[in-house]
Amino acid sequence: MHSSLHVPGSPTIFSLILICPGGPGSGKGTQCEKIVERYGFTHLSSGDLLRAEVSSGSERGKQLAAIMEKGELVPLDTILNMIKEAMIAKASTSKGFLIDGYPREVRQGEEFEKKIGAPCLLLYIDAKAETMLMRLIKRGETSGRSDDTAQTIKNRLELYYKATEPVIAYYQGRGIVRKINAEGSVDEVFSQVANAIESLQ
Ligand SMILES: Nc1ncnc2c1ncn2[C@@H]1O[C@H](COP(=O)(O)OP(=O)(O)O)[C@@H](O)[C@H]1O
Ligand SMILES: Nc1ncnc2c1ncn2[C@H]1C[C@H](O)[C@@H](COP(=O)(O)OP(=O)(O)O)O1
Ligand SMILES: [Mg+2]
Repeated sequence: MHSSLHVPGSPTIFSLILICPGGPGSGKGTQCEKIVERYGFTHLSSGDLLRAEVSSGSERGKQLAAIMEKGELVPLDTILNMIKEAMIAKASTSKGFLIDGYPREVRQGEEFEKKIGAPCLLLYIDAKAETMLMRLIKRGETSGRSDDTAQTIKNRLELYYKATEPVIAYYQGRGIVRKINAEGSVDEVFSQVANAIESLQ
């Protein structure tokens, strides 16, 4: 496995960084849980960090909740700083970071590299729009998430195709993107994920 990666000029040294972009409902969180189980990476979900801030009842949390329930992106600096603080807090004991749900637009990717470091693998969890829609509606039955409602799901899918899918092209040229077909069962998807991670060794 890679030794610690240091991007020149980045303020701190982190061990390897894997990022896991994909549409809403593609299965990022589900796959990340299985990756943590098998490889012990530190999983940081941008959405979970935001929801923790919302449930803290802070003023900032209230503002974030209003944005998220519309399916819009929260301010770049907010989510980037939350991820950076979480990484620094875990840097000394982490085997490597698995960043879930970030970047969601190209400039987030650019800022991440300026302020944190360069990813070494991009696990692009790719599912069809109708599959994501179906999974989100089903998740909405139990998640209690204010952004798993029909209108917000529609907004989030539109935003994904407009802002997030271009992120894949941004990294494509570096040969670090592994496209994972997320249409099958959880285990079928995970076997592709495991192959991609083991190709790093
Ligand atoms: N391969 C899969 N097949 C069927 N359902 C899945 C699969 N992966 C995830 N799900 C379900 O779809 C919903 C979205 O999965 P989740 O991991 O939360 O995706 P994301 O984090 O990308 O939004 C969840 O209810 C999850 O249980
Ligand atoms: N990188 C990011 N930039 C801006 N907003 C983000 C973000 N990551 C998450 N959010 C906000 C907008 C998302 O619709 C919401 C939920 O994110 P999430 O939990 O990653 O969604 P999902 O797991 O359904 O893909 O939080
Ligand atoms: Mg998720």
